[in-house]
Amino acid sequence: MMEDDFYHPLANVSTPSSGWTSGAWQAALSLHPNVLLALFLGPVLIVMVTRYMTGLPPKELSGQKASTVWGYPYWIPFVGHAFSFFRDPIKLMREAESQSPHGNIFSLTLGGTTLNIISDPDLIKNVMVKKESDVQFSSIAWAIVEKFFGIPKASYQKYVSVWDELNGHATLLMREPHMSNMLKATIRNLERNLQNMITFVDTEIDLQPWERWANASYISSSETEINLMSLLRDMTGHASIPATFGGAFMEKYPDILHDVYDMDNGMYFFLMGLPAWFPWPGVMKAHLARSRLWQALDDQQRNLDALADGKDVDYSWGDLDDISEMITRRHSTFKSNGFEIKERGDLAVLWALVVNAPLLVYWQVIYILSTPGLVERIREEVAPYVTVTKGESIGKISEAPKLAISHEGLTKHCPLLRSTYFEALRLRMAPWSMRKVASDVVISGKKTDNTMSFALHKGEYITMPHDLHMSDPRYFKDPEKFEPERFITRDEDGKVSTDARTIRPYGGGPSMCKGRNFAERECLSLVAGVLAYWDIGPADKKAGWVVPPLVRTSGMARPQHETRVRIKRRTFEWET
Ligand code: HEM
Repeated sequence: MMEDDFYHPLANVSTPSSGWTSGAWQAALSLHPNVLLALFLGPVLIVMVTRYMTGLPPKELSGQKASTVWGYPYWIPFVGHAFSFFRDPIKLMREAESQSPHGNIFSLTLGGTTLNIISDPDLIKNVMVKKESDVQFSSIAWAIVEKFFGIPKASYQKYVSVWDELNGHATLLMREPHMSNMLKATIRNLERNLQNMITFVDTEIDLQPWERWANASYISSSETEINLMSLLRDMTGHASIPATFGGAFMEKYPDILHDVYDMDNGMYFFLMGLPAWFPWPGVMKAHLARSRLWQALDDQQRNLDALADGKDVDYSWGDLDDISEMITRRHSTFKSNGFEIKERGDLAVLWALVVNAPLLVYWQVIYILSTPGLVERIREEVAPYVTVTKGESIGKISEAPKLAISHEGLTKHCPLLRSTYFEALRLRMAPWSMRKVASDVVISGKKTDNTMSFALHKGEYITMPHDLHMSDPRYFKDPEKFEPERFITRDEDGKVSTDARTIRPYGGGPSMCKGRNFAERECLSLVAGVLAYWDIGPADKKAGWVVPPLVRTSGMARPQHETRVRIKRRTFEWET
């Protein structure tokens, strides 16, 4: 009988021969044809059944008045969409979205985990206001803190006990007078550094550190050729790091910025848990950079401890009295709650400060410069808030012209500049917000004319790739195009202002970027200051301006290549 054949013991069919492989082949060949068919067809059937089952239309759950999220069909059980997701997540999501009966909500399966992908602004809003007990962020945040920043696993309980207190310190970035104090120090550094951005010297030793990193080449005493991305990225960090961590920090550790970049380049290696010795390019470099960052921050924490205990502080740290309120308060929390030096997590603040804003400045500047006529319009708009005045002269020696920036004026009265900031964020920022579904929950949002609700289940994840929405042609016409006035609005009286519409470059909910107001003012000041003070042209005049394609990251995209430029100081009215 057929059923008996299925249970035919192999030992009775053949005797073992010389090698195990030939034995296996003999055993296989001597099987009943139906068994063979089942063995070969089994995987095919599983794949077909998986595709069929996962392609069934979503259920409308009558009791809950909520639909099941439509799952994008897949072929291989458990593995699901893992391969295509890791190859090109946005391509996969676009495909799924185009087939989803509910548009911008659908689910993917990755290694047995369900990922509900949501890019509908209304549904996202609803997820963001859910309680932590329904949709959880803390477990994801801790995984990042531990894996990426390298906080010891054993410190988890200590962090749980001060999580809210530390978050409270981060909100100082949004509160007065703290935000203004930090901005004041940042803008002061910017004004000073921007005046001295280019030294026009041909001796490498006399170059500013940012010029050296940006590969400056001397052309003449009034012109320099240099890498624009590298230059602007460092200019931002040289203003904000001393304003946050105190002036001595960067003097003692001048390469700190580049250590943050190198560590950030290895983000996925850290999240995958690859050790430093793992034989893959960039892994060791990222680990070394992170350990240098820890050394620098540990050194500062040790000296802050000494200061608090009335002990001697290493003289090279100075008085440590220019450190921002946020870092001082974080230090007090760490110290008073018994955190050892190796457990303190200021690396997260340093990283957040450096990783997005400086690259955004580059993107905004390159978009402005490469759009005909735009730089002139922006210079005119910012002129009342970025002033350049003649420097002091003694005999034949003159100081550089003095730059003064009002971040208040730029934010409130320069809609074109601000609109280009939002547009650069829309095009180049790719933040994903993640949540874990902690208990069965229903999310709702307005879809066309009616409200739709979806049931999400405990143990699933919610991923909100905000770049998917920010590049959706249904919301943003010609989404690939840089449109300087996209975010400008005019009211009935003709008053012009800006509206960020539905973009979410800063994430959302309780974990939304706490540095967003600070970042906007810092970036607008830098962009306006650079454009008001310097003339920048492409080094290759024939090729003209080229906006580089992007390298996708977890946040702000990096350019695929540098932008080589020629820079001169602008000629001011008293010089003509
Ligand atoms: C253009 C510049 C910036 C962008 C686009 C940006 C974007 C983001 C994003 C997407 C998040 C994660 C939000 C989420 O999980 O939903 C975040 C978190 C954060 N950012 Fe920013 N950021 C910028 C600049 C800054 C700056 C200059 C600081 C200053 C230190 C800062 C401080 C923070 C902090 C403290 C958090 C963690 C918030 C929390 O988990 O409570 N950011 N940022």
